Amino acid sequence: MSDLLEIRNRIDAIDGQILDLFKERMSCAAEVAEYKRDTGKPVYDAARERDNIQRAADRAGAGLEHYAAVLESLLMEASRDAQYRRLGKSSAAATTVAAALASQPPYFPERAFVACQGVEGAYQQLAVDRLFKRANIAYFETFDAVFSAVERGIVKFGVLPIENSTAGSVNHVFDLMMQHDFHIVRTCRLKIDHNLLAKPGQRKEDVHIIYSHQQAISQCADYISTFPDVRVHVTENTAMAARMVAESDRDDVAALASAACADLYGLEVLERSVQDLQNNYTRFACISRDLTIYPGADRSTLMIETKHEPGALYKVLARFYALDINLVKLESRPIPEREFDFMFYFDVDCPAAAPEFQTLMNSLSDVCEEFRYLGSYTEVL
Ligand SMILES: C=C(O[C@@H]1C=C(C(=O)O)C=C[C@H]1O)C(=O)O
Repeated sequence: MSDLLEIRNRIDAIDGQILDLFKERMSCAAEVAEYKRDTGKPVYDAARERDNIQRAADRAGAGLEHYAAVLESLLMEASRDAQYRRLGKSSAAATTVAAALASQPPYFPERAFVACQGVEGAYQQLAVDRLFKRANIAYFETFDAVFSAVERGIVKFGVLPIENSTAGSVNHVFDLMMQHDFHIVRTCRLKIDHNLLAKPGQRKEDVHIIYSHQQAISQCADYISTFPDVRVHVTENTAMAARMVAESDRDDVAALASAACADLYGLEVLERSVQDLQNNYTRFACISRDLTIYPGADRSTLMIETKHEPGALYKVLARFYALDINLVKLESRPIPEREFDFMFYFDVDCPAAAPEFQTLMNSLSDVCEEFRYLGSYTEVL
């Protein structure tokens, strides 16, 4: 058996040779970049890359072809990245981001006209109060109507829930994102405490119907299962549930909603903080029609459609990895009327003004079918 140290010495020598060749390859890429600058040829050449991968796999032979193909892709990824940097080429998305950064307002507005779904006392309203010092709120019945009000310029901002730490993403909102034109300008995280609310004098033992929004019902599933005989009614939002209880002439109904709703609708809190996990947070997005990047924006959201083939998502993730950009959320939603094609939503942790973000914006289109930049923002905790 060979001595481990001796084998490792051989590996080190091979790595040295590979690195010298890598540097040589990269300087060829720099020459290619200059040729492309003169001729206006695009950096990415899909046919050439396909041939290179095929050749590498064939040459590596049985058992190694997959590794060789991945290695060749990584080499070309690095070479493309260096070419983009050298040429300082700006894609439409990178130009949009640069223009938004150049016309950055000094601060996020304190007052605004804001759309949200539901009625007074809904968690969205609490989120609006967290995001703005003084907001005039226009309530709409559906999330779709909030998107439309922003898109049509009826209001400057809209506030929508996007994910909960217990129940997961608000799928309906993610699905609507595909249908509307908007930008995310800020997000906030709110601790959510659900309470069992009923009319004054009502006893918990007599409750047979519980009204609430689907998300609150999911977040209180264990609690609801402790009621021996109860029916659950889904409502548009938690504040509507509280209002239905207040307006009901039955004496066996209760709602799961915020404590603020108890005061608003003249109800009593029968039990406080009944969510299954005490650490229950919801993230809300503040959207606007125009792209504005406010100071301090260090997160961005991208909508990406990949090819329906092996490794498609991997190639996108490799871009983030190559640029040392951390992902804070990845969500996938089926694209309507397409069989098993998915839209991916990425939240990345990277200042909008950082050079690596510019490089990302310049090179993403090489690795996906389509992408849409939804904005860069700060998350308010
Ligand atoms: C270097 C080139 O640019 C890109 C990178 C490639 C590579 O590193 O081999 C191949 C094709 C292009 O997408 C080239 O066009 O040859």
